[in-house]
Amino acid sequence: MTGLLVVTAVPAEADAVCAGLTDATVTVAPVGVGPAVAGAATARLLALAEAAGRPYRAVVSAGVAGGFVGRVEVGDIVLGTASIAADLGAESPDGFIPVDELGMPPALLGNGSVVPVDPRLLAALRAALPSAATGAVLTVSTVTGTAASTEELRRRHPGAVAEAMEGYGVAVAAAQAGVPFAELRTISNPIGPRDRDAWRLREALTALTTAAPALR
Ligand SMILES: O=C(O)c1cccc(C(=O)CC[C@H]2O[C@@H](n3cnc4c(=O)[nH]cnc43)[C@H](O)[C@@H]2O)c1
Repeated sequence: MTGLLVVTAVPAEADAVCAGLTDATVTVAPVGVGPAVAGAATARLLALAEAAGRPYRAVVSAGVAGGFVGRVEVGDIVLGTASIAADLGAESPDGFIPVDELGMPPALLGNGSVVPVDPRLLAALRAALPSAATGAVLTVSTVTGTAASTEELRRRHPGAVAEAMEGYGVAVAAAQAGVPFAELRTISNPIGPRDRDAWRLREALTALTTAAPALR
């Protein structure tokens, strides 16, 4: 059994995690942006380790994220309680319908749109990061960038604290491999009308380094 696998979207996030790690058995891999590429890459890394006889004992999706204003602040550390595919479903004149409510046979839904994190892994991370905010982390393929879509997500997900683009894909890969999963994010920007100049990447990457010793 090898250690923990931490997957990030971009190399800058992986570097920030590595800068704070205290456990040499942790592997950090930047796997790309979005749930599809992150899920596929994570599945491959898990399968390769399993085939080599050194399976990972857990997977953490880590990186920066947008935060819901009033629920978290820029620079905060967030521990996900679940990863939710917030845009997986169908639009209708009456609003968005999650994939779980489209009437598909359950066998075709896989994990559905909500994948809870592993409770023991979350408890260990919470113990190591007692000041971290906790709540659901949404996974989106399109960064939210209007007031209307922000309000819609807030309404549909009152328990969500952040949105990012990989967690759900990584969670599905972990679930299908039977490996515990968690999501660790630091807030780089408020979710809302697009303003790239308001992103505080340096602050969020520093917070990622601060949080990294919890990954052990
Ligand atoms: O340009 C850089 O130096 C740089 C350094 C670190 C990260 C980046 C990114 O572009 C990160 C993309 C990554 O961030 C997540 N993210 C952050 N904010 C949001 C958001 O408001 N909505 C959705 N996703 C967000 C996401 O997981 C991206 O993959 C650049």
